[in-house]
Amino acid sequence: MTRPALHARGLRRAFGDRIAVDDVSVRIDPGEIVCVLGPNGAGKTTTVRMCATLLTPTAGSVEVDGVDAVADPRAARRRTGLVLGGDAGFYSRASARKNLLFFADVAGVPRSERHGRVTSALEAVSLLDRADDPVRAYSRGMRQRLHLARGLLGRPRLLLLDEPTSGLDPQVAAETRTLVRALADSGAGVLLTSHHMAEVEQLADRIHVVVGGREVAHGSVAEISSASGVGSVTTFTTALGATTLAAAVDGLAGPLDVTDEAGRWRVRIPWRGAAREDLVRQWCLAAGGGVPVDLVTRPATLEESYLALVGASA
Ligand SMILES: Nc1ncnc2c1ncn2[C@@H]1O[C@H](COP(=O)(O)OP(=O)(O)OP(=O)(O)O)[C@@H](O)[C@H]1O
Repeated sequence: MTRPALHARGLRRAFGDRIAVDDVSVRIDPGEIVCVLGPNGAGKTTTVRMCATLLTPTAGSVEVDGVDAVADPRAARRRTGLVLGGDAGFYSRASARKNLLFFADVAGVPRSERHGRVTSALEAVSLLDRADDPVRAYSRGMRQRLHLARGLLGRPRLLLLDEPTSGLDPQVAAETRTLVRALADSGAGVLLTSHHMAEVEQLADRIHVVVGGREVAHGSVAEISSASGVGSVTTFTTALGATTLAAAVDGLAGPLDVTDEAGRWRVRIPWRGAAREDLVRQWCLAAGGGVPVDLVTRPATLEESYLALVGASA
């Protein structure tokens, strides 16, 4: 059996009498990207910090590449690249290369390998041509990539990325996602937090949804959708007011979403079980509105499933 890059079991963390994380378990195999999703204050960063040995769990265990991270945090850290991002974290007057040479020392990279590792980390994030510029001359996106380069210096088995594309423009964010996928493909296990649903849908092999410190669902996008109870979604446009439609689909769908589009109504129905387009057509005919316009049924997006899960747990 493959040795997991990360195996966290039954993680719990209390701050005083407040429980920030309660019984969260995450396994990541080499090459996998696992995402922790949850509203503000759900416990995502606390989970990442426990996996990074920056916080000791109140209960539970963390193994990084087979090393017990609670008993031997130094050995676990040598196998982990932590990317917290943000504008801070570098010496702004020093060049990117000098910064990374310093952090390579901190990460315990052997002296003979420091220059090679720094060059390959800068190359991986496409910053080699700006390596000798001072960090203060870097844009936000370049700094974010430099954070990633710093996380790569120790050739980690596990990469922990806390909101890696937060604040980046769409093009740089897309490049960062491509880089994260490439890092996983080269054998690292990746744990990432993000509030960007399309990003999670694109990158994550598995997702853990955490609300109020507790896991409420985990699995693939399809498994999260089925756990949320929103299997599929039907949308259509009608000239009718949709007030009686809710009664027609009562018990079969979650709350309808009805928006006024210049005198016509755009309706969205999140089905709990199988989609019932037949009921929608019957209702339109019975209410005197003829056939529904632009009637489409599609699988629920991750965002729709997530909102249903978070709403149900609130
Ligand atoms: N050092 C601390 N001392 C006391 N409470 C803390 C500490 N760190 C986190 N918390 C609390 O733990 C809970 C979880 O916080 P955490 O930062 O893990 O959430 P999060 O899911 O990362 O949120 P966000 O999406 O806003 O970053 C919150 O209620 C927070 O106030």
